[in-house]
Amino acid sequence: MANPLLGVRVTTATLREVPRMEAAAEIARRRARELGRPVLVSVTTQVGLRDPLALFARGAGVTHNRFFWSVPAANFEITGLGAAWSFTPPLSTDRFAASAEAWRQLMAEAVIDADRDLPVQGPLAVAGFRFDPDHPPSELWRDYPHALLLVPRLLIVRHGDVTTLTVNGMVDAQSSTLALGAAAARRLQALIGLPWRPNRPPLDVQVDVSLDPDVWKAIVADAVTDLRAGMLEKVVLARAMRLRGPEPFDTAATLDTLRRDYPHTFIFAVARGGRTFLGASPERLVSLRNGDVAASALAGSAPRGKTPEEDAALASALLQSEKDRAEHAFVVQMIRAALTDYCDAVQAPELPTIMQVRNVQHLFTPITARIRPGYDIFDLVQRLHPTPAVGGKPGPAALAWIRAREQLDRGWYAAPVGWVDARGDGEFAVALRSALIGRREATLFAGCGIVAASDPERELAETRIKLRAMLGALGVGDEMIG
Ligand SMILES: C=C(O[C@@H]1C=C(C(=O)O)C=C[C@H]1O)C(=O)O
Ligand SMILES: [Mg+2]
Repeated sequence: MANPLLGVRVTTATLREVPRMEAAAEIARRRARELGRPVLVSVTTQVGLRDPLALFARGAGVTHNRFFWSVPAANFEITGLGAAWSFTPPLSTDRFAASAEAWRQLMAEAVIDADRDLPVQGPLAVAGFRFDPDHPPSELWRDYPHALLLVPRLLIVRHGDVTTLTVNGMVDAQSSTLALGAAAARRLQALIGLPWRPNRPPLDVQVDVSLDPDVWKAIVADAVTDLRAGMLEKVVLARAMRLRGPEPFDTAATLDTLRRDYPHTFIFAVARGGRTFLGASPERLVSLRNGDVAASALAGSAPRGKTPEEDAALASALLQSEKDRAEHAFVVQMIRAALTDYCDAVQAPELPTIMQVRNVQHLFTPITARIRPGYDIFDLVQRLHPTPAVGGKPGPAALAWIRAREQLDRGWYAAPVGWVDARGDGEFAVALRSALIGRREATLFAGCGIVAASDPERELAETRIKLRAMLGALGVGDEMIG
């Protein structure tokens, strides 16, 4: 029965779990005393909550650290609020190996009280990375470090009809274990009480400053010259577009639109400081579940048709386009080779198929494998990032070209973003079709795979198509795209 004071089942359930939290925290306190360092305590309980996005929205006034993840096709959503623990390795280290090690140690010492059958195990960590740790960071991305692992204080995971709430906290030898459960219940009570109705996007958003499209085309033309000279085989070049709104952008409403209009993408949001990096990426970098690895090659693009006939004609032209098939093949080859280093049974179909989302269609090749013992998801991310879908070929030369010529701090754009759980299972998307949103301004990103056969004008048009997803969700019509 609903607690009349709190009026919401989730909070009643949480209150009932307070003794469980206190018991777990007491074990953690003893462990912390023995180890001489704080220990993570994490308690998961089922709750009757339907929409994790509502808690993401309501959390805005409560914490600067918020995370949202939605895979509509898998009926799977996560909201994370606050930060119980976070980790950024020193710049000089291998950021993926250091993250793996920090996560392994935190999990080895953690006190976890969760049902083993739940789809996601206990205290997952949100994970994000800069595209290029060697590119000097700009002010825009100041709150998005080269690597970040973060365990939210409150975690809401919905898989189908089952929703769980996980309360996480760091406990040291002096912690009052009584405080932990009660504080979590209080925090939730406050969140549940706040209303949320998505705002419609503002109508007169201004396209503010962005790199002059002619300058961008000139950079693409230079790349084509170098590609034709054989210095590179492929390089992915991106550009940014700045928007200014008459009133603050509503990031939760934007996510709500994206999950409705782009059900076959990975919808993500990482809010830090006063900004939110969010997007709807059609591209999975890698997922790991019970040893099963899934990756995807996505490269080669065409617009959607206005009629079913035009749509099918564009799809079949894309399947036959030598230029797009070349862009795509580099990605398949590289992912196959990367996975072969750490996996068995690497499998991919011979030929790409078409993946369609609302604004664009792509050549798509799914790749599966079995991870070998001794490797983890961070190994896979390190080996895969950046694929030639966002970097190029050869990888190091393409990265150097991008760093020297692109005139853009990509920040977390085109980089791995996702989560890892206590078992080491997890999922990473390539953070494409994305924007970094401040209060009244937003910076949108889109790029294209440039190959020897590329035409700068057509590549510019391709970035416009890719920008459309975020522009639409932010309330900007096609006619305003410069
Ligand atoms: C770089 C982006 O997308 C990548 C480039 C593609 C292409 O050039 O055809 C297609 C999908 C992605 O691999 C982006 O969306 O910003
Ligand atoms: Mg392309």
